[in-house]
Amino acid sequence: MFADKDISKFNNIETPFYYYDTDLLQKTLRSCADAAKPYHFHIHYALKANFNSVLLAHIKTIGFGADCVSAGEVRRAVEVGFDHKKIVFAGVGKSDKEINEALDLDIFCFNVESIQELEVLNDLARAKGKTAQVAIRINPNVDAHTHHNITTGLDENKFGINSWDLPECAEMLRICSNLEFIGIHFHIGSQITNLDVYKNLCIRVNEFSAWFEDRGFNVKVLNVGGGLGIDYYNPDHQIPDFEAYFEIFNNFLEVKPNQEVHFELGRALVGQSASLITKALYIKKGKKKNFVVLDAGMTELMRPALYQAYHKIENLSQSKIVNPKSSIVKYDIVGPICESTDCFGKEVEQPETFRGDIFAIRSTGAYGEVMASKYNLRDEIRAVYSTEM
Ligand SMILES: Cc1ncc(COP(=O)(O)O)c(C=O)c1O
Ligand SMILES: N[C@@H](CCCC[NH3+])C(=O)O
Repeated sequence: MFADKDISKFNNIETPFYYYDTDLLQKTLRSCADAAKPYHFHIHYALKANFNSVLLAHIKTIGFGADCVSAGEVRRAVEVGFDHKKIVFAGVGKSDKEINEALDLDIFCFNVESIQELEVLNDLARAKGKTAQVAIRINPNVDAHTHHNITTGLDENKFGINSWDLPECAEMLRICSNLEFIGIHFHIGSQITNLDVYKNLCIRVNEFSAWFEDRGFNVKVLNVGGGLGIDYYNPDHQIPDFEAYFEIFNNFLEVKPNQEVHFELGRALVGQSASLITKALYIKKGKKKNFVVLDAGMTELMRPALYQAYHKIENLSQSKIVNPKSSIVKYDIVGPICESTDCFGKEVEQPETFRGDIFAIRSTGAYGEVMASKYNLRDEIRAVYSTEM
């Protein structure tokens, strides 16, 4: 929900841009940290959701670690000031160059996703005279009940080591003298809203932890990944229920006194704290359809084109509060890009719209700015922060 003063300020800023509400970000981070504290859970922020340095500075200050998926993200986390001993590095395709860079930065842990990667990491660590700490990313075959494009923990997904390969993995760990096994890692998918899914994950984590312990491995870290979803339909219901989320892990994970539980949350921490602010360029009235053509498109926010993802769209200039007399029209809300999938919503009910109206595409703090592209040689998308306005 935007105040009238925000809307009049938006009118004076060149669109499109991502608008970050840093107060809301702080509240969300604090809520997560407070909910995790009683259980001594460790939180790593998943940079892939948004690596904007201003956001990262807030996240680092709260004391979270960083979950990275490229050397670029590891570097960014270190530059912003995350403690290198709180950085984890996952990814099915870490290149030798990336592994070497992370070894040089002495990160906390490599989440290893294949047996071959164990061998490569061991060789590269040996060449540097180092020992790398590793957690084995296991594919637990747990259905996350989310969009199939963002499910990661099923047998058909490319992520992690499958359960039937664990005996070979254990053998490799014994051979690799420049690796120190510290635990097991999971991540079953993103935008998970059915929390029961996490009970199933906990059961699998308990089984795999026992499997390694039975074979003489000391499982110090249980990393259960991230994936907690946000309510895209109610962007003003802004802070996810971190208490309910952590309570499930507290109730269903069997944690031994020497074990630590780690999380890698992305979307839930940053998703609601941004909106893409964009302007209506043209209104096209057709026989079958009415179109609003915005000055932002799939190049600025890719999620609707990529996953048919829903984002609430609000015409701030004609909202009921601003103009209580406006009539409701159904529009396809599209961008300027030369692709038919460049559409933010079809048949969306909006107040009658005029050229120059300011729109907010809500809940775009996660996987928004960072997934922007230069396709059509578009200008780089800018960011504006509530504290600057
Ligand atoms: C390994 C890993 N950890 C953490 C995350 C963060 O996910 P989310 O933003 O859904 O919390 C992802 C992305 O899905 C991931 O691939
Ligand atoms: N990029 C996705 C989520 C993928 C998470 C990374 N494994 C989204 O926009 O929802």
